[in-house]
Amino acid sequence: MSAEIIDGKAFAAGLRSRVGALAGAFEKATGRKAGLAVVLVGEDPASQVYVRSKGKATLEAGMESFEHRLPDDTSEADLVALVRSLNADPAVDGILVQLPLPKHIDENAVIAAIDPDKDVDGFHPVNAGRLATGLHGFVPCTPLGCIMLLKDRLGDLSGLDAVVIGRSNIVGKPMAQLLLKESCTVTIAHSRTRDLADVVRRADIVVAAVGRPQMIRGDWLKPGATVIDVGINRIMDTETAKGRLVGDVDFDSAAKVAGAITPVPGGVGPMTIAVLLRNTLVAAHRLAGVPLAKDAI
Ligand SMILES: Nc1nc2c(c(=O)[nH]1)N[C@@H](CN(C=O)c1ccc(C(=O)N[C@@H](CCC(=O)O)C(=O)O)cc1)CN2
Repeated sequence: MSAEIIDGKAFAAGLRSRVGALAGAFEKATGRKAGLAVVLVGEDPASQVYVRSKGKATLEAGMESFEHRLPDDTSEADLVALVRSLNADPAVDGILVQLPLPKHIDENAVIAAIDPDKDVDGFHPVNAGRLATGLHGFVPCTPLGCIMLLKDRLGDLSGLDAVVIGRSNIVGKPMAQLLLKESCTVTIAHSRTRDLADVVRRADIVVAAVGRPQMIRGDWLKPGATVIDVGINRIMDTETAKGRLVGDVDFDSAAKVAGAITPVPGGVGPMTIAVLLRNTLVAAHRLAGVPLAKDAI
């Protein structure tokens, strides 16, 4: 068997263009553009790339981009003060603080300072609580992107067995909540799970978000399973002696057994930024009191 490759890059491009069209309609209706503020502290090279991509994608979608780059030694108090000023800024609909933050800053304190109604990352505890209790709120971009890819491929997910490997607040936990909302039977596995291969083998849907390169192998999978690989790990290729990106799934062996699989790169990654634009547009509509059709995006 050879798995279908789930093209996240193409799906994300479609979503971005739908958001762009709706952002134009928002501007016509309100006389202003939806706005996203992105805050970067320090000079982590990967974070710099992601922040640049977010700014570019925001402008391409016809929204306003506000970028705040702060030095590595910025204090937590100064960062929180910036977040509070963005909370109060009517031109800003969405606020995102790029993670990870330098070690001397408490990420939870910074996230807690963001107005939950501008928290387009969906990381604020209020939004986590809304997701857990079925209320409207913002859902973290990567898991929401995974659900979009799954529903596009499988349609109704109801009754399927899903295993999420990883229990982070940013991916694993919200991913499990979203699968539960779709009426899947959900197992959250993690580094202490016993007989992980046996747990994974029961699953119709496997979401790998464990942060260990190529850990999940083809012989762990149920034949025909749909595999969503959230991992982005840079490894050294021994043959070419060059760095390359791999997921948490061993793609070559998994693709022989799975029914469908996301590649790395080009799978889940591009969905993160597309969903961020979607969440920003939703935030803008809510803050402006302009209704957006339920399934518009
Ligand atoms: N505040 C946040 N911080 C971080 C988030 C987040 O959602 N909010 N997620 C990640 C980083 N991230 C966005 O911020 C992100 C990661 C990966 C990609 C992506 O498109 N990856 C490509 C490969 C890119 C490459 O070549 O390096 C892919 O998988 O195809 C986009 C965004 C941590 N921080």
